[in-house]
Amino acid sequence: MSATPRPTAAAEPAGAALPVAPGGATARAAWRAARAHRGLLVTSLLTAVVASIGTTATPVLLGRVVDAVAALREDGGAFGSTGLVALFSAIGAAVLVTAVFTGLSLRQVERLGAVVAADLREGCVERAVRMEAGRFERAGAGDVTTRVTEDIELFTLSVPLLAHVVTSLITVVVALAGFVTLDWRLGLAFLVVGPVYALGLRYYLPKAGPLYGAERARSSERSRVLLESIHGRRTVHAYRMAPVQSARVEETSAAALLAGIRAQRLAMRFGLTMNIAEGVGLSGVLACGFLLVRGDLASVGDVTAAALLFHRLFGPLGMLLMSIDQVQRAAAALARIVGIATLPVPPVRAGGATPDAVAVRVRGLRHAYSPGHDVLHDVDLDIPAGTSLAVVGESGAGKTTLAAIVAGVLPPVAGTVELVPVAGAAGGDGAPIAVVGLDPDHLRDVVTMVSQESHVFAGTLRADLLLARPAAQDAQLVEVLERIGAAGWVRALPSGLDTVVGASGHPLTAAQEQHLALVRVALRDAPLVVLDEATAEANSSGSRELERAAARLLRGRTALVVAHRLTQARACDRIAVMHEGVVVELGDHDTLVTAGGLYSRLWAAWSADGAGAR
Ligand SMILES: Nc1ncnc2c1ncn2[C@@H]1O[C@H](COP(=O)(O)OP(=O)(O)OP(=O)(O)O)[C@@H](O)[C@H]1O
Repeated sequence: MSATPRPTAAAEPAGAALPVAPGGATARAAWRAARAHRGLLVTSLLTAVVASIGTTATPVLLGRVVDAVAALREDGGAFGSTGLVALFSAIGAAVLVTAVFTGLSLRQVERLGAVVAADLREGCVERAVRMEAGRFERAGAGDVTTRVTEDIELFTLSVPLLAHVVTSLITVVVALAGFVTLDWRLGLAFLVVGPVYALGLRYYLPKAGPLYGAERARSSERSRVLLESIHGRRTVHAYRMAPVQSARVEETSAAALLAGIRAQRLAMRFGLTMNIAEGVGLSGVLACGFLLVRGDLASVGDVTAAALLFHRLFGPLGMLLMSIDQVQRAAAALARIVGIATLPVPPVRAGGATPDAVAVRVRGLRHAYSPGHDVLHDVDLDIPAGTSLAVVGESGAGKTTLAAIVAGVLPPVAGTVELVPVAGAAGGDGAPIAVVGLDPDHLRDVVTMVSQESHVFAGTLRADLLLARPAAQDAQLVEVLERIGAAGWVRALPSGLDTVVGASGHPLTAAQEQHLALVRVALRDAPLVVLDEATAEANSSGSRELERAAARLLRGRTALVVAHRLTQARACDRIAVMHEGVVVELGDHDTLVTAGGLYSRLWAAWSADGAGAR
């Protein structure tokens, strides 16, 4: 695969290919995920309702105490001390119920939130991993990475807050009902806060969504540019793009920071509106209460209860309104997660058993990354079972595209790729296997692809190799390491197979990482192997070592090899020469060199360039 930037891909706006779910779809996805845990959902709601009833009952009962004390003074205690004891007992019970059920409901709602977040996270990561390669490239790794890391983290961290929001919402609804049971006019007085809140929300909400959306988008953009700079560091150095790239990082970071400050400033202004609303609301309730008591329409106890209830509501109301911004942020993150989690899964055909040996039959293959710009034109190819075919050609000729389609990771615009089992081969039912649209699990059994960018996962070297064949014993690992020529340097590692490699582990050279990728292919032992410049990422001695490893791996195996290094092409049974999406020459090395066509010119240039030394 080329390290040069792809013009078409770069011209597309980042993230264009990945959808963000609309509000309704996001809410439905969250609700579906919650409903999947019905028991937890029901207990969460029930405990929250009981806790809210307890919260509302306490001020109402305290109002009754005020009335009882007033009556004690006025009519000499008709209500009696027994009544007071009963009231205080009821208050005690209400306080206890509130305390116990608030704790319970928060725990239940948080647990529900955590499992819902986990389900959505798994759905998102699974879909991201299985995403069609072309879509992934168009979207840019940065956008996908931000969604499966930052967005998921933001949403997961918001779960405790969301639990408080849900319980606060239930408390507000139950408390409003409590107001109405006291005196509907007190309920109305309370509602004077409505216009103040409404004005505040009217100012805040239309600005908040776009501001938080912009904040997420800027942060996504910053990740994209950072990732691009890190992954494309060789290109950046080669083209002396460091100052340009640094300026882009600076620019996107500044834009992300500015978007964050704007969002915070808005939240502070909104907080001020809330304080005003609380003052206005309490004054409204007390003024209305004063008039009602003076007109003998309500008792002092009712007004006290209403004022206390309103005071009780400050907390949940404030929590609801102040967290609108964070809820919006969580919702924006969730919309992006759901956007990936609900990506349509391309239909797959279930695969059968895996044959031991296959030939490859490619017919009428066409591909275009953008409509009307074909990069492969009706390619026909055959790779007989147990032989290797090298694909060579100038940069942009279509080699990687062909390899990706044959490996089943890129669906073509037209044409077929079939794996034809060898007559009498063990495994399989003898029927050709069409690669395009094959179930990914079965695809992994029949084709293994290695590109230039191989990855070593964090963990022991043994664990890294076992990814390819989980049941393999050490003896088998060592046998394959010997066969592929990696046993020497693996033995020389500080703890051999137990050496921890990958991020923050024992550093491996680029050639060693590629070597391990080839060992994993051998362990996987799929009937078809596709190598896309899998030996290119190394210095010259490393490349020779890798070429020898690849030659050992490919012996007797059906393989398609994209080769920049023509010595590797020479080692293959046949060579297909590509030019502008067409196979223009096909044959073995000697035939093509003597034919005097494009390959012979490429070979001459390669040889003149000191190929012998490489
Ligand atoms: N993801 C993509 N989006 C748009 N165009 C692409 C994409 N990948 C490749 N192309 C274009 O398709 C054509 C074939 O590219 P491809 O990578 O298959 O060629 P190649 O022969 O492997 O080149 P190289 O040796 O440089 O890797 C080129 O014009 C390239 O710019």
